[in-house]
Amino acid sequence: MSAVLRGTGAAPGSAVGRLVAARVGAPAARPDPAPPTEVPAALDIVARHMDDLAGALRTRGRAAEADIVEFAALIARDRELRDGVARHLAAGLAPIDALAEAVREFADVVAGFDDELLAERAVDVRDIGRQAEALLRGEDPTGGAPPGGAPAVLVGEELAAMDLLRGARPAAAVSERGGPTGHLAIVARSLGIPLVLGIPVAALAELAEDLILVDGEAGTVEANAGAGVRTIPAPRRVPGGGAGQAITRDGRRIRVRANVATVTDALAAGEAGSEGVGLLRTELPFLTEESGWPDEERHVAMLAPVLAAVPPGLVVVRTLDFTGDKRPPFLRDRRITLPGPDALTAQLRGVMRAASDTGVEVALLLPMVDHPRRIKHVRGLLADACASLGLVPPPLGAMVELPQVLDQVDDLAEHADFLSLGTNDLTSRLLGLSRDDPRLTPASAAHPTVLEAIAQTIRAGHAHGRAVSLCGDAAADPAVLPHLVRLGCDAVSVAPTALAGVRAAVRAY
Ligand SMILES: C=C(OP(=O)(O)O)C(=O)O
Repeated sequence: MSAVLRGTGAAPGSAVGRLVAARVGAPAARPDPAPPTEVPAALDIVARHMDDLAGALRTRGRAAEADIVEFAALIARDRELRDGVARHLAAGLAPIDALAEAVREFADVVAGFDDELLAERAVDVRDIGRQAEALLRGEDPTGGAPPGGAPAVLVGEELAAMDLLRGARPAAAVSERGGPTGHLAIVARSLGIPLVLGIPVAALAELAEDLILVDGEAGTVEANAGAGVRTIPAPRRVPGGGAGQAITRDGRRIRVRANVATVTDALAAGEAGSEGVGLLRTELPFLTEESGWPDEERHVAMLAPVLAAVPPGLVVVRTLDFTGDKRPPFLRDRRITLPGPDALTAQLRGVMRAASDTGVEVALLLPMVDHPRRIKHVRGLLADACASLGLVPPPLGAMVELPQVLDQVDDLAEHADFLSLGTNDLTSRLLGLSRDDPRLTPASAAHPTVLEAIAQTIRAGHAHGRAVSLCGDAAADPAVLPHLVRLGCDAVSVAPTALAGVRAAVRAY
């Protein structure tokens, strides 16, 4: 008999495999001849594993994932965490207990950051703690392999993005905790690993012997999948989702573009038939930056390979957005995380040079715009940067993702060349839910408060003849997309894996 458990689908696709618990302290396959007995030594080993993993990911062209792992290595080396361990050891706790206490305290500090997205990194702190603890116990920190050589369905109470990156790639993943807009889900979608959230580990434990079918779209986990006729489904072809323009039945063209950050994403966007790029996130290569704002040469070096790989069409390049959990070490204790005029000019010049070198038509997009005067100010910087390079300034757009800008959205539309709704942040802020909160899903953007903000932005944009796009994950959600089309959204951008589905839905509207 087959049992079906229902959770929340957070990364599409489906796969069959056997359950493998992440980080439960499986006995080490080859016991280390000298397992660490001291906490700092265990943390050092974890940090070195992370360094190796990040290096391997970078060699495979997975820069965004490498950045996440490098950030985790920084957590393992963090002074505050280690000082906490020393304090608890000095107070007489045993090493494993001192580690657990220090991790709990450090994770609480991180979880309490005002910035809700940065608070998400508490997951990574706890993950580092679990790995170090496994090492201290002489266990394998990555968990074991599935029995019988079957593909692995990785399960855990609180999986971290890194669980998908280290060791063999799992066929699917199931996490009791975590939200569809958190890092775990973003990495799962980027790697094409089906992910279901919100299923209690205790319920899964009873299915340990079974073959499990994970459906990341339906949000279900089905036991005894091997008993029936099920096989691992082939990659899904979306009927009606083929490349080409997406035009509704009543003749409206909605541009459907990809969100990209890396060369791999850019190539995937091309394969999936994207019309250019709707959002190019530039901050990911700099997430481990310790020394300060990147200079112009580094911007050119990081951006040019991505631009060389994008599909034909306009590419919307967003300037550095180090808010939330995307905060590099050099900004760690600062409240203001947007670049000042010099740092911004370095990026504007870098983007324009990379675009000119690769012959790509770009538009620039400013994140976290809190007032129309930000656009006026940056337009001046952009004009100067372009004049000094002998180039024509590109269009300059504003992200609408901060609720406070909604009061000024008419003025904003007057001064920006286009508007882009960042519903990941906008929905989180309007509904008062952290981006890591399981209750916050892409479908949350269908909440009346968010829909009204979207409608207001589209009205303001159109009143000034500006195109309004939407680049949050909500655009790929079947509960939200029809609203966007109905409200007159001109363009949407989504993960490359979601392009075909979105085109099909627009064509069916
Ligand atoms: C696209 C967005 O930005 P981020 O890179 O923070 O997900 C958003 O907030 O919707």
